[in-house]
Amino acid sequence: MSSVSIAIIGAGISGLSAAQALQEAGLPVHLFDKSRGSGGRMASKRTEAGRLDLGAAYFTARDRRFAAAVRDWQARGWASEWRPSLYELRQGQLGPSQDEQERYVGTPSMSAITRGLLGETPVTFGCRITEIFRGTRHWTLQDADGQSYGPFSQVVVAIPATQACNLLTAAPVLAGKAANVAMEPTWSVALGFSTPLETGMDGCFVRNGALDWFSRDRSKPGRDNPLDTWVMHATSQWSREHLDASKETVIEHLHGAFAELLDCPLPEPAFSIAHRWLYARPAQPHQWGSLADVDMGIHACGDWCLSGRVEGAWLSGREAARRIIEHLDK
Ligand SMILES: Cc1cc2nc3c(=O)[nH]c(=O)nc-3n(C[C@H](O)[C@H](O)[C@H](O)COP(=O)(O)OP(=O)(O)OC[C@H]3O[C@@H](n4cnc5c(N)ncnc54)[C@H](O)[C@@H]3O)c2cc1C
Ligand SMILES: NC(=O)C1=CC=CN([C@@H]2O[C@H](COP(=O)(O)OP(=O)(O)OC[C@H]3O[C@@H](n4cnc5c(N)ncnc54)[C@H](OP(=O)(O)O)[C@@H]3O)[C@@H](O)[C@H]2O)C1
Repeated sequence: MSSVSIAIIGAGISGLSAAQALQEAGLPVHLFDKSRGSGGRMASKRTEAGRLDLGAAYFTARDRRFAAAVRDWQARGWASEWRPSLYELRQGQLGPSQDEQERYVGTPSMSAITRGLLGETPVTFGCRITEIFRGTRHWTLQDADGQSYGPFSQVVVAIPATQACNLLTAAPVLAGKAANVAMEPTWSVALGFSTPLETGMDGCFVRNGALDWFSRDRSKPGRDNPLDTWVMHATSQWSREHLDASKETVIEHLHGAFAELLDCPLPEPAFSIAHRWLYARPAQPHQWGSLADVDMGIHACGDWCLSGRVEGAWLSGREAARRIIEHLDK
């Protein structure tokens, strides 16, 4: 087996899942991420109101391989089951909507899972990769500051489709597939209240107008934020229509929509924050697993290759790793 590392661009759950599987097979990897830390859309933001899950709110595990990984994360203290009191807006009325679905969250915040998976894996943060070149045998990466990294035996592009297509030019078939995947935006807002809201709701599927979903942070295990913080996600349509709105406007609008829905008085929030996810979710899910030109040694993975959720992203990273290992074993 080669001692030259495999480059993985993106330290979200798909890139880290690929990294873990490759390292378990004895293959050296090096991760690159444009952010200051791991997690991507599964990261939590450090704020004056504590760490807040402004991206993925929770995840489910329907695939047995992913369910086994989640059990391992639970045993390591990185994740716990979340049993929210769920509500739903139906025909204009809010009502309880409990179900038997098991849901999980990172503990004490969503970031714990990717921090745990990252462990001691070599990584370069704050590094936006802008180009990938193939020489006669190996790959070289270049970042936005013009710095080069390499050589690498293989490259795994584990970033949202819209961004991935720019890095996949060496493999036009892969670039073409990524270019055809539209990614929808999501505005996310958190509000923090000094006095806990007097409601029995922990999470609510709204899917109406501006609001898609909201949930109460302190109902998740391991949270000890000083304020009663609530995170709300706008619908894709509303987010698209308000893509360039100011954060203040978005907070005001989602705050208003939340206040209208609630079954209790809403005091003025002591804290508020908005985050715009430009590439939040694929418009249509695909069932590709991962994309690859195995002979060239270039792979793409992420939620857009499989289901548009945390589980799909993890499985997609695993699939990219499996195809690399299978090819090297030949
Ligand atoms: C608001 C919101 C709510 C969600 N809710 C849920 C939910 O409740 N349940 C669920 O299962 N899923 C949910 N999701 C989806 C889930 O978060 C994603 O499916 C999953 O986290 C995607 O992981 P990924 O590794 O494919 O991509 P990402 O998490 O996007 O990781 C990609 C990484 O690549 C980095 N990157 C990008 N471009 C470059 C570059 N050029 N160079 C270097 N680094 C780069 C980014 O910084 C990022 O860290 C939600 C997403 C959002 C935005
Ligand atoms: N906002 C974003 O950008 C998002 C990107 C990607 C995913 N997002 C949301 O993640 C949730 C995760 O989906 P999944 O893992 O399949 O979880 P489920 O809880 O099973 O929800 C799926 C889907 O089913 C409906 N639903 C589930 N349980 C209930 C319930 N008790 N009452 C009412 N409705 C329920 C609900 O929507 P439908 O339109 O399918 O009815 C859920 O969305 C998921 O919430 C994504 O939206 C956000």
